[in-house]
Amino acid sequence: MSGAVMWVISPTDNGRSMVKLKGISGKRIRRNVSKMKHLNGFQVFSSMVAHTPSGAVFTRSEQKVYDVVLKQAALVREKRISDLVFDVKPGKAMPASLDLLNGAYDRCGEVCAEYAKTFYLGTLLMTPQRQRAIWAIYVWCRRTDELVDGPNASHITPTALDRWERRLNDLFRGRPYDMFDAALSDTVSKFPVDIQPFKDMIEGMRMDLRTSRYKNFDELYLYCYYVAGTVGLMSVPVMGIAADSNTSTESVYNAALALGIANQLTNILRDVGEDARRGRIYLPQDELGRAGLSDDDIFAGKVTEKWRNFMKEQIKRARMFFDEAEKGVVDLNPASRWPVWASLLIYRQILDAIEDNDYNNFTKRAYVRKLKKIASLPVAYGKTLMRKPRTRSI
Ligand SMILES: CC(C)=CCC/C(C)=C/CC/C(C)=C/CC/C(C)=C/[C@@H]1[C@@H](COP(=O)(O)OP(=O)(O)O)[C@]1(C)CC/C=C(\C)CC/C=C(\C)CCC=C(C)C
Ligand SMILES: [Mn+2]
Repeated sequence: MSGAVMWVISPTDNGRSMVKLKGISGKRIRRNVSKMKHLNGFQVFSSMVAHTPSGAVFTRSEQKVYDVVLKQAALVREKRISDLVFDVKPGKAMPASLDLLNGAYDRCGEVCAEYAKTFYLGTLLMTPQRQRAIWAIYVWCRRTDELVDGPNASHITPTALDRWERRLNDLFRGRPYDMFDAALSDTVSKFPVDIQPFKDMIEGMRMDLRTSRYKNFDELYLYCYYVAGTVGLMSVPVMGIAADSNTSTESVYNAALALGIANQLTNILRDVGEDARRGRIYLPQDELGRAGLSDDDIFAGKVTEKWRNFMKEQIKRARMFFDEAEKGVVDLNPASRWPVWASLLIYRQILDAIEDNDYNNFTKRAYVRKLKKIASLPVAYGKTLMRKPRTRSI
């Protein structure tokens, strides 16, 4: 189980449990643990380990996700000798199929432009190969999300998700079903993109079918990783890491993960009312309880002082994830930074909009005005130019 991190809880002579960490260096574990404490904000280290009746081994959400981060980082680490490594491998396609492939990528671009215009604009600065690869990933993510969020969502069963996963396996083996799959199949054959984050996103959709409540932040964190953190992990191998970045590959992945989590937490805070009307509450139940709030308060949708205070804490935590993400953008390939900065700046402003709505996320949808979005683009561009990659911190 190389690279894996496990909490091994073993009884000691004095009857207390000793926690051993297997798989990665103690130094890295300590850093990771302190980062988790920092990001969770609401949890303490002791709550991260628990005894199982057999006194056995288990992993917590962050550790589970961190395992994936380490695996993804290892996959591209050796390719980081220079920025050139992310250059596209020559295509094996024949001229006729090349036309079809180009058409498929063009369609991915159109879908992306239709659903996420500002983000699409941001991708235009990337090299043509990278931009179309990101579009192909975008379309696959959008289609996956539509399975549980789109017009046919009520017909989606775990079996349908299993079928979608088989299709994913096939496209990774070079056997695409349709032209969108063909574009992604081509992308994953040319960039060091791993199947795991894709599978995990499908797992997030399964979770959505299975549950409509999250006991605590740990459960919610795992969900956020599945549906959004995965996007960060899929994107980094395509966007590329700056040749002059001297930070570790896994810390770039951690930042990408943080951006996905931040976006999803923001999405959840924006959509509280809308989700409640579908019977869903994505907020951690234990934190609601501690704030003196219940599901009924959410269904009633009244903005009270208790609600405002609760929301302030939730917003604070989402901002911490955005701050964590910011640290990594600078390590991306310069041409890929703009769309990331743009999406970070724009999505983060949704949190400001919730505040401006006096925390009424029951009946008022927080959004960023078009003008503010447009104004964010040059700011994002300025940020791509201004900062130099930080130095190695390990
Ligand atoms: C440059 C860039 C931003 C690239 C990402 C492109 C990409 C592949 C996006 C896919 C997004 C998608 C369709 C995800 C499916 C699940 C989903 C819908 C998640 C929510 C997105 C917001 O969408 P929306 O507001 O439309 O949600 P509704 O379905 O309407 O409710 C999410 C909140 C998550 C999106 C997550 C990201 C964009 C993660 C971005 C992280 C990176 C690109 C890594 C950057 C790298 C560093 C080092 C910081
Ligand atoms: Mn959605």
